[in-house]
Amino acid sequence: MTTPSIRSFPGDRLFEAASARLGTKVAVLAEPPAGSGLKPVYGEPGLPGVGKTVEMLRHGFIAARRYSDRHGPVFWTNAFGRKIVWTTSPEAAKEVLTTKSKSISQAGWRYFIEAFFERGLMLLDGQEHLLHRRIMQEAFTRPRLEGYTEQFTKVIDNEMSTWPVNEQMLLNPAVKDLSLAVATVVFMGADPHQSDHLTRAFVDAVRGGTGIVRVRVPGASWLRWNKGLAGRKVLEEYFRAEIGAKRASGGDDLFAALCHARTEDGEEFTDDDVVNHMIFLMMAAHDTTTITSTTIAYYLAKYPELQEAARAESEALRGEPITLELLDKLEIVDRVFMEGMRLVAPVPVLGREATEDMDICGQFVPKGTLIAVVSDPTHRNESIWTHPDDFDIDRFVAPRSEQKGHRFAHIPFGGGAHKCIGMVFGSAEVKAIIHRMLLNYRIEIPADYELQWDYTSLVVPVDGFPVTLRPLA
Ligand code: HEM
Repeated sequence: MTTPSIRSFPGDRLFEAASARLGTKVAVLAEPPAGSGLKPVYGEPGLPGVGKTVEMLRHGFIAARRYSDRHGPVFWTNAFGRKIVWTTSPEAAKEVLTTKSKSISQAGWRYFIEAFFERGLMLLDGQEHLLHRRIMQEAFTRPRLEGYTEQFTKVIDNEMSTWPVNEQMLLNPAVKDLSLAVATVVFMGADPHQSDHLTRAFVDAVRGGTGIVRVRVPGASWLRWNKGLAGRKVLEEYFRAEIGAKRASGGDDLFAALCHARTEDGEEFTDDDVVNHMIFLMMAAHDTTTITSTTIAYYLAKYPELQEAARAESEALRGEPITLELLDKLEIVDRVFMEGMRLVAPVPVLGREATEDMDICGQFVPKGTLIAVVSDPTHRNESIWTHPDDFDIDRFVAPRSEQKGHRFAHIPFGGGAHKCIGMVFGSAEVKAIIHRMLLNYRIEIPADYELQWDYTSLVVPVDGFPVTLRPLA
């Protein structure tokens, strides 16, 4: 018997039928101020109490597309205990992500994950965010990135050598473990064989944010929320205990880089900043790279000819050390990477909050509304992408270059002031994993296999993505 979850619980069909009928009367989020010339945002409140939470969790961007078809690319529903405005077009994404006014803040993210990732870079606003980002940039310079690449290549080789061959294995959990090992070595500068407690603490902290009970319940140590808080505490204690030594000795891991990051004007992080940023960075890097690697491996397995073509590119570079320059030469892998993230955005929703009355594309959004920029409908916008639901890596090649149809047409790494600071790092890690897989194995799946994604907390394959790896001579 499967454990009940939001994806599958007793009576779920009945619940969905009720939710499709109740709370669907079209309503205005708020009347625009008289004389403003703004239009209202239309939407549906959903069921009393829960709003559209269950539907959004169960059907993710497909539900967002459905509402978008009914109410336009800026619509609203109740969900997660708040009124939420959802945006589904590149134009709306651009307005929300690049607004320079003080009317939008990261409180949309803080609402969901602050308890475990307080004062992480993505949760900061305005001038403070700019300052912290400027300092953190010092940990992502080209020489630093080359150093990280050298380190994670070793971790990838070690981890991959333990993967079973010629039998079915679950690729997603294997890549997740690999990415945890990368976090331990390259981020924390710790020994992966003596860090089980840190890995567990980190996993608990990440899972904490997806708990349904969202407060600490005394005595309930098994509760996701409580475990998450306990995990955060373990990580804080670890980083605090190590920080003095890191500041004194340096090193080429990310922890050392943050300890020594200093702008030209002499700005640097306090100990508290380093602890908070490290915990957030590990979270930001971990599931995103896991999901993206799984997605690419899936499409390469699904299209064996494409896999062979990608392998030929990797073979031409066999024996050469993995560097950023080498990874840039993997042109087919790069296009599969772009197309994979278009179809399966690892961060499907970007959270914001209106901190004062504002508008999105001329529609009135009152202060206090949560804003969710949903990437997938933008990535499948028919005015930009031809046959948007098809997997087609040639769409990125001139003269088609469909990604250039709008600056915010392809936003797997976000855009504007909070655009992913780890984009080069994450892309390099994923491509290094795929390069090594292509050189070591033929990735096989049954011809009729279709990967199903679960969007209820983070994006994960429902079945862990079973594959068979055939070793290459
Ligand atoms: C394929 C891998 C990755 C994807 C798809 C991804 C995606 C994203 C997205 C969409 C955002 C913007 C969120 C928003 O605007 O609300 C973001 C921000 C961020 N990412 Fe990534 N990320 C990836 C890998 C990484 C890695 C490897 C790191 C660290 C080494 C990282 C660190 C961050 C940080 C610190 C932010 C916040 C930036 C800021 O607020 O200024 N990410 N990421």
